[in-house]
Amino acid sequence: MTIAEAPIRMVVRPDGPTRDLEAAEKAARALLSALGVALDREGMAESPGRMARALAEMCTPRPFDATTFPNDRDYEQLVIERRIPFESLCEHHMLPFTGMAYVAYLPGKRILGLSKLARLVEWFAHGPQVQERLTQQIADWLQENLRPKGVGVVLEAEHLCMSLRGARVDGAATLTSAVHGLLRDDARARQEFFQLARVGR
Ligand SMILES: Nc1nc2c(ncn2[C@@H]2O[C@H](COP(=O)(O)OP(=O)(O)OP(=O)(O)O)[C@@H](O)[C@H]2O)c(=O)[nH]1
Ligand SMILES: [Zn+2]
Repeated sequence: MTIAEAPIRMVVRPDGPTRDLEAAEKAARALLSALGVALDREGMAESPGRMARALAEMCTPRPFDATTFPNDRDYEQLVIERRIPFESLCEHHMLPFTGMAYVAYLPGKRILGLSKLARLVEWFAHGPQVQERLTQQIADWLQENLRPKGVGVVLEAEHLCMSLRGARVDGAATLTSAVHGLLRDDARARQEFFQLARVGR
């Protein structure tokens, strides 16, 4: 059964390994010690546990019901949710990348509860990611499950692994996009999407 027929309940990420917070805390302690960070101050005694729980939180998406409704008046223009804030973890350095998502679809038989676009972004953002894959996963999920006439997704993000260290390009923005259906094949629909999305403004 697809979302086009009924709301579905999304459950934990199928490829996610089981997590072991005790082992994670031990490993965080070992990592900090190996880096020469002294943990014998009162303020840091509990830090390995906090570090483990914080990372676990950032790797655990919240399940949600992707509620849909019939498109009973045949609404046939774009639905766009602009400037959805998101946080993810760059899978190369495990440092955050954060930014804004712009998600749009051209409705078919059903429309999606608006908040679900934001929840969908959060769902795929949680856990180690690269921005390109994250962008495509959001677009692919909508196309495959909602079966709209088109989908457009743009992500604009700053990668801390590029701004706080390494290349040190503070403020540089990475933009990625994914389009499906009419937003891929029809130049006017695509242009309208990018015009209405007003990325960066
Ligand atoms: N394509 C892509 N690359 C990313 C993303 N996040 C981080 N990276 C890049 O992953 C690359 C990893 O390169 P490496 O040379 O193995 O790592 P590094 O020595 O830490 O590289 P520097 O960051 O240049 O110091 C870097 O160029 C990062 O900027 C992402 O979402 N997509
Ligand atoms: Zn990185």
